[in-house]
Amino acid sequence: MSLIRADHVSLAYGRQTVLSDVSLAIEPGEIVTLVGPNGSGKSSLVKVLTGQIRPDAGQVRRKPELRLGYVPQKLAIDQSLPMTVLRFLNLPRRRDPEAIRRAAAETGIEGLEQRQVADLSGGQMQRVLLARALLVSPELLILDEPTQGLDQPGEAAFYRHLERLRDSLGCAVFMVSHDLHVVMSASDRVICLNHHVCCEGTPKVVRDAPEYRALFGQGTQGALALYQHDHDHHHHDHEHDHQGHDHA
Ligand SMILES: Nc1ncnc2c1ncn2[C@@H]1O[C@H](COP(=O)(O)OP(=O)(O)OP(=O)(O)O)[C@@H](O)[C@H]1O
Repeated sequence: MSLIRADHVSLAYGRQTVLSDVSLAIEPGEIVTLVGPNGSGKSSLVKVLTGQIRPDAGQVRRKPELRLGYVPQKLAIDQSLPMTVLRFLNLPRRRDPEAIRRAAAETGIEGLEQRQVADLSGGQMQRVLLARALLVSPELLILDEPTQGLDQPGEAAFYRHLERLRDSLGCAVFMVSHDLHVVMSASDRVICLNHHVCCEGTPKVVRDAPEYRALFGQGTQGALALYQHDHDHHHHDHEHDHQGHDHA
């Protein structure tokens, strides 16, 4: 059973159609990336999937009792308020200290617990947000542009980290990005959105699709080279599994 699926979802803000007949499904354990130009509806689709916005048409179905970890694009709290990392991790409710210790170890933020959230670097903040999402023991992690503000080495490292988490926790990952090539390489499946789903499939299938090339051309190469250079472990072979993926 899919962890989450959207069936024929449409959404408009006033007269502006942002999502048009979008259908997709996320299966257990897979890493799926949503790419698309600025303003193509990626964040809106994430908000529909996480239940923050109701679509005008179509529906979203989740596996019953789905444990969903969400990493937002930006922190929705006032950064000028004094707050330690530890206190932030205990919001909106107090967590088991052992679970916090584990999430901190998994994301490499041990030692930052007493630091002020406002003083963290971009990369540290991303890890703290990820740690908080892991506290629910997610079956599905949804991340909206998780590497915004990171440099290319930071970005490549973050994606590798997500892959390791997927391997160790067995969770599925659905993330939004517009830094194409690097994120695509870390994905089992890529969905290209431009208000509607233009094309989808393995990274290779999407990279070669005329619809994708029309939107992005050749994209950025630098981060990809960096990622491949450092990428020395073996991928699960999901390629074959998803070739004929059925979204009906
Ligand atoms: N709450 C809102 N009210 C009105 N218009 C909105 C709202 N949220 C988003 N939009 C508009 O909807 C369109 C899609 O926005 P969305 O944030 O979903 O795109 P995106 O693909 O995530 O963009 P980006 O890559 O720039 O983050 C944009 O034109 C945006 O201005």
